[in-house]
Amino acid sequence: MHVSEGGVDIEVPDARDGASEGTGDDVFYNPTQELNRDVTVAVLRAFREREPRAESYLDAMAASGIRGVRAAAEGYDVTCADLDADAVELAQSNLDAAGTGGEAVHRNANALMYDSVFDVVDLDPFGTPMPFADPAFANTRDLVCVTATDTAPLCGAHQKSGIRKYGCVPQNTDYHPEMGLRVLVGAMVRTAARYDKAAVPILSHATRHYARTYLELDERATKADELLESTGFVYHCEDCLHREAEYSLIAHPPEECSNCGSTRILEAGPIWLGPISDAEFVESVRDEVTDDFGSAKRARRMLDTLAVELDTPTHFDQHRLCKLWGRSASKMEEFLDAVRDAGFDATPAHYHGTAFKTDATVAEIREATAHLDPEA
Ligand SMILES: C[S@@+](CC[C@H](N)C(=O)[O-])C[C@H]1O[C@@H](n2cnc3c(N)ncnc32)[C@H](O)[C@@H]1O
Ligand SMILES: [Zn+2]
Repeated sequence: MHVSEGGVDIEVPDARDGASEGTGDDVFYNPTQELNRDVTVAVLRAFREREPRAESYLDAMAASGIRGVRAAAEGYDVTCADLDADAVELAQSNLDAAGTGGEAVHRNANALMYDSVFDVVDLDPFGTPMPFADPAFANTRDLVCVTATDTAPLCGAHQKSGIRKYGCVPQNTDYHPEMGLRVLVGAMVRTAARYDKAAVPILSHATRHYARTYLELDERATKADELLESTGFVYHCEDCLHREAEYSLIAHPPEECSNCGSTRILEAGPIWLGPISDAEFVESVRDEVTDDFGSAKRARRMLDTLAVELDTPTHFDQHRLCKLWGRSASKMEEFLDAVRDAGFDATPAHYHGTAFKTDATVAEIREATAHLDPEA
């Protein structure tokens, strides 16, 4: 089947839904990941302005090579790798047909990453990227891009698997996409720290079935130490949804909720508690989204939200709060204005339509918005 994405034409096997990911014998292609790939291209454009020496790009799990071909069309010196010989053949013929240069190699991504140094490495595996994180951080020079599609382990729905994979305790809360993203970024930051490197998340998003983060590398061990200070724990009250973050490598969980006195407190961590994105970089990425992207509208909307999103843990869900308080929900802008009128910061959050961030506590949000449903 012929596919055109972001001005690039490639051949892929017949499209199938993301739900069948990892099954079947065909080389993998998932049309629902177009937003992910479009944002990647915008990041690659913006990143070159930030780090002009970045030239080589490894599409470490290439499948059809769609990422690699798109990166090559941007002028990157591309290597596509895959374990599957059919994928390598397809990726090479797609690179050749595009006339962009670039090579597809039949290699295990881990062996290749230990063998060779790339400026930018893109990890886009089935499920968790953890088996590929060590060589990526040991050897990449500038930027590691990571997709994780194992959202159930990441967000604590499959907690034991999350603990095994990510070396922390994820908890299933009403902010599960953010839990997943912060578990992922925390694990990446700790992995890079093992190589005395700081992996700074400069853009991260959680979108339906995956989490995606772009980590800029800094080879100063002191910077890696600094980043570890932005990891820690979230204590979440299951009864009133109050939550607190503790920036520490050692947990000191409260015995009871400081808002409602409940002892039903979930402890998550250590997870990433620092900024998930660099707002200035997000804006520069947003400016690189072009109309030939199939997801242009969605990508711009998401990046606009991300650029101004209060970047602190963790977001609230207006509908969940209103349900808990026996109130009817309001329009998001009206709700956020009420929180702001009470003197707090409040912004939408990119996770979903009723997600928001604020520096108000759950009790302060409740009081600030009580007048919106006087019947309740
Ligand atoms: C999710 S698909 C990649 C999708 C592709 N990047 C895209 O954007 O359409 C994962 C690919 O990783 C390949 N793979 C799995 N283990 C690998 C390994 N150790 N080294 C290289 N490729 C691997 C699989 O054969 C599969 O083609
Ligand atoms: Zn409580």
